[in-house]
Amino acid sequence: MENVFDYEDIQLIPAKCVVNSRSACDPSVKLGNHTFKLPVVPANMQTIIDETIATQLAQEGYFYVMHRFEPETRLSFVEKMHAQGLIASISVGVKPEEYEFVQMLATKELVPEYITIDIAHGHSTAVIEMIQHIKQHLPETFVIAGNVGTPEAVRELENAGADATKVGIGPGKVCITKIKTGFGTGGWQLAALRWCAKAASKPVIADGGIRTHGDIAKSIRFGATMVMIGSLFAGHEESPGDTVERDGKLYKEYFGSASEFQKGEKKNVEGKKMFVEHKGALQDTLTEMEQDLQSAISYAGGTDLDSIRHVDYVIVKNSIFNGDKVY
Ligand SMILES: NC(=O)C1=CN([C@@H]2O[C@H](COP(=O)(O)OP(=O)(O)OC[C@H]3O[C@@H](n4cnc5c(N)ncnc54)[C@H](OP(=O)(O)O)[C@@H]3O)[C@@H](O)[C@H]2O)C=CC1
Ligand SMILES: Nc1nc2c(ncn2[C@@H]2O[C@H](COP(=O)(O)O)[C@@H](O)[C@H]2O)c(=O)[nH]1
Repeated sequence: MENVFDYEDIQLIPAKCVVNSRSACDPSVKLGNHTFKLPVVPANMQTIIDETIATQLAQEGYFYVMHRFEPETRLSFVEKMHAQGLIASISVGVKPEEYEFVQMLATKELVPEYITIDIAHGHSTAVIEMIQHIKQHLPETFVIAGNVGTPEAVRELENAGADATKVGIGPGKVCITKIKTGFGTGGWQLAALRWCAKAASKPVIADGGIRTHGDIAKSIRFGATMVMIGSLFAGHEESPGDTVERDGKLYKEYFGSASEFQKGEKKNVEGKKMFVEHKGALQDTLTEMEQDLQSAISYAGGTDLDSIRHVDYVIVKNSIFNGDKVY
């Protein structure tokens, strides 16, 4: 692999503007049979999304993926979303009970529009078999499979029937996989995304490592159809993590799905807990992301996300912040 870089190492190069207002730029994206307002989805983690947030996002036209950590609620969740005329987008694992769950959805004719197979090491027979199982019982469901970090993995999961793959092993803010195992795309997630996206024939979702809104545009440039984000969504009023006060300042809890806090035991721990600054309403962040992406599209010299895919870039090797803080 030549040219290894990450988000901080890249700057996109502006092209001639063709709009008179950033509001003329359209950051919407199609995934499967639906079009969403932004190419952004909050991570399917317990401190990032719950049923209330999922409903709010679906009602407002944003993509969402419900987490899989309260498995007994998933069936009624799909029913509730469909009763409101909203898309149902859920997560599954690969253990035997998950096979029964998929079968039960099919028996009850409850067909989620999206199912995400949410596993740390997605390049595995376990995931391939789960893709095939879902496709056999719920052929209309759009299947997102992950996580992976190589072109071989993308091809194998696509060949097994996945409609999209999710790229990112270990770049997450609360991830300790890279430290505990020595493996992953941490530190070179953007280059790994490019490597994987070149091999992909279906959409790729870049997952983890997004620290600024500009990183969303960079992900699009390097082949992502959408990005999954945890830490930037952890600090909102609505975020499900506990709120704590320290020295008069409010923080929200954010923990990894493979952390001791999620698992309830110290076994195969590959995630940690942290506290992020409280930052107001979720909708404010979504609106700011939309404006920043509209601006990015204008710098790309186009009117939609596709224009970002073709811009030139330079590798500046960690120098873009020049010692400055992000905000
Ligand atoms: N994107 C990322 O970088 C990472 C994300 N995570 C998140 O943490 C959560 C838990 O993930 P995960 O542990 O996969 O889910 P589960 O705990 O549900 O494990 C799924 C199954 O895969 C097995 N398994 C897990 N890891 C491996 C591995 N490296 N090799 C072989 N088998 C494995 C497990 O068995 P057993 O436990 O006995 O090995 C279990 O049978 C998920 O939400 C995942 O997205 C976790 C780590 C990295
Ligand atoms: N290695 C681990 N990765 C995890 C864990 N829980 C979640 N994740 C991944 O992180 C992203 C979010 O990343 P962020 O940089 O935006 O905060 C999430 O979507 C998962 O793929 C974990 O315990 N260990």
